[in-house]
Amino acid sequence: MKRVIIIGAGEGGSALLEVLSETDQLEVLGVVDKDPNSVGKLKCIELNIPLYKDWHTAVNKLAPIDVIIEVTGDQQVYDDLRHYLKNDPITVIPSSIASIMFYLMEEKEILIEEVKNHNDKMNNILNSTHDGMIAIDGDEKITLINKRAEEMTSLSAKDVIGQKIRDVMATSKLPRVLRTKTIERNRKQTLSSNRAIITTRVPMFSNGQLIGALGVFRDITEIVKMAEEVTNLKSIQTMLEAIIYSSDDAISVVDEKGIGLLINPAYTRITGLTEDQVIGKPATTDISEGESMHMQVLQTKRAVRGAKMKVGPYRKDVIVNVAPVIVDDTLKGSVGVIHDMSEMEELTHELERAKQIIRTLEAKYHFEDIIGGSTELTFAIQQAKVAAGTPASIFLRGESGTGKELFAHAIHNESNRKYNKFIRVNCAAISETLLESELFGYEEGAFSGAKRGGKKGFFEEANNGSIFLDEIGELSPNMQAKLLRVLQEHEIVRVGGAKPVEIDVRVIAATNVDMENRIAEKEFRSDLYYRLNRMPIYIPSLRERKEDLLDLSLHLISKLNQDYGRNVEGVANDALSKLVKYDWPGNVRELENILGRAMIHMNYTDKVIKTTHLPLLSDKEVANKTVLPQTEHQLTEKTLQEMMEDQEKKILTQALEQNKGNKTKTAQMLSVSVRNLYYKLDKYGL
Ligand SMILES: Nc1ncnc2c1ncn2[C@@H]1O[C@H](COP(=O)(O)OP(=O)(O)OP(=O)(O)O)[C@@H](O)[C@H]1O
Repeated sequence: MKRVIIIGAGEGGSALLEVLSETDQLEVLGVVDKDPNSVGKLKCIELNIPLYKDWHTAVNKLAPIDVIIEVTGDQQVYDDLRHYLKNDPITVIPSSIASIMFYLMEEKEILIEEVKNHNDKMNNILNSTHDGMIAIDGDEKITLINKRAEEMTSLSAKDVIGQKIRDVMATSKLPRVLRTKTIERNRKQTLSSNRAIITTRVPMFSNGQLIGALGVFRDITEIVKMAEEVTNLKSIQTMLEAIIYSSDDAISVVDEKGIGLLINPAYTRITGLTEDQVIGKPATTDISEGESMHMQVLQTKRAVRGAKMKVGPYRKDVIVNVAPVIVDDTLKGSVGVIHDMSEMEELTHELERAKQIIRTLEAKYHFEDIIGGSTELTFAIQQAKVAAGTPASIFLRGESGTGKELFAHAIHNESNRKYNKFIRVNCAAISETLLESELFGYEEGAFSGAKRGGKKGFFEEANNGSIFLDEIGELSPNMQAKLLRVLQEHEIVRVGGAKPVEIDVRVIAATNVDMENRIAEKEFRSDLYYRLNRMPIYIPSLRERKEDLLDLSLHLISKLNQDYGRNVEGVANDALSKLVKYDWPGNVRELENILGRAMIHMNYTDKVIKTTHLPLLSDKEVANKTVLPQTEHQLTEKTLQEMMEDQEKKILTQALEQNKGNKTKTAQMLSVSVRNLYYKLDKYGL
């Protein structure tokens, strides 16, 4: 008698126990099931067979054992048994009922007898198995077809029992087994309904006589499909993992209880917390200030967006978006995406700076930004509007600070070149060599020594747009010749290059010096002057249009309010009279400086600029004489530095007047560089 253990005391195990307990070929020593209240428990009690919770105990207690029949249907249990018992002479039979039958048939040829004796019970087993079974007798007539086989072949037992198998299943290989009398194991086959099956066919003997053949087959269509799905799932999983791991946003996932499951490298970078510190730990672990959004989401099952908090040991400012993970209506956990705010703030800051740079590069003013209704200014604006509509070069003339650059912007923006570049070049502020390469660009290798790649100049950059050449009176003779060529030929030659490059750029030139005088002194080419002066526009000085002072002041105050974060509303009447009396050698720029200074001196409660806020402006003479403190209040307010600056401004004003506004000469006279002179003029609003 073979000593047997059955593992699994469910329906299958229980039925098997009943059948086997009645044979005298096998002795069932015990049954194993991790669930002590399984279905087979009563059968075990009835047959007085012990029920064990794990098979290790059963094997140890019941040794020696010949056969273990595993009917849990759990592949893992079968694999474990095979693994642990590989050195023992114990036969392990996997869950399939069919396998048990093979074993019994092959070993003992007892099946048929048993089937005869226990027809009903055996039928129950045969019909409850997942495997399809068809048996034929020695005449190839069907003797058995179980429920599963009926389903798979769409044949009905009552129609086919007693029929020749080839008549109902033309492709059946069972007749071949009758002939060869050999077992065919695990043959792949396709049924007519496109089902993929695996079949094992065995010849059946009784008392050594061939009495028929049995085919047992399993539908593997679903397994194949599942295998495909698993493969798909695997690639999706790999893809998701790649996405999560490469994301720059920190990601953390917790389970339904709020226990950490997964984080990505960005999470560690932002919070400073590693996997060891987070995985398996409560969701609150990473929070240094604020509430856990994971916990909130798990409680409410609703997503949270844009919650601010501080995380990790560095108390990083972050914004989090958290969403629940719900699978088939069951909450499985939540996923959080954390954005580093400090990075965002840095980027916003950089963006602001970039925008500011762009603003200074583009032409920002339009004609509406030119304030003043005086006849002189209105005339200049009309001229400029007309000029804007033509392709001609424009020559803006007027004292420093009158608004020439403002006009140049407005002209560009009014013209059909407005969507292209506007480039401003101060011809006096850069050295001649630099100016040349800045204006015309250079070819690779044009500069000996350091290796530099070729570069476009401003003329090429401004192609189809406008170039504003400020302080054109300061151009060197060499540069004057080159500019004349650009205006005549509409082409430039890069420094170090030979090939001319065609360009289409409108030139808007400007100067505050007496050009005619410079021509007379042979400092400026008359041919260039005539080319530029085809469309001259004279911008009036502020002293010629004092009626614009109030409007201009109000405009400049609102601009300064924005710069200084103030809320000044206007100018008191007496202060305005003071402004009107003044001569304004530095024009609108000087007005802007004086108002800006007044606003700095004002208390936060002051809403209008009063005379006391304009200490440097008593009357026209004040600008040209040494400024002396007028009151005790002013005496304590003025520092030595400020008094020295007043003196410097006075000297600069006088020197400029003496040189009729010619900055090169003024710089020479005062023994300072032209660049330094520009810096100082700008500082004092001259
Ligand atoms: N009519 C005006 N309306 C509003 N603002 C003005 C006006 N005229 C000049 N401004 C302002 O005065 C300042 C000086 O103007 P701008 O730089 O255009 O003068 P400019 O004649 O080009 O001076 P420079 O000859 O020294 O280069 C700028 O801030 C400008 O916005």
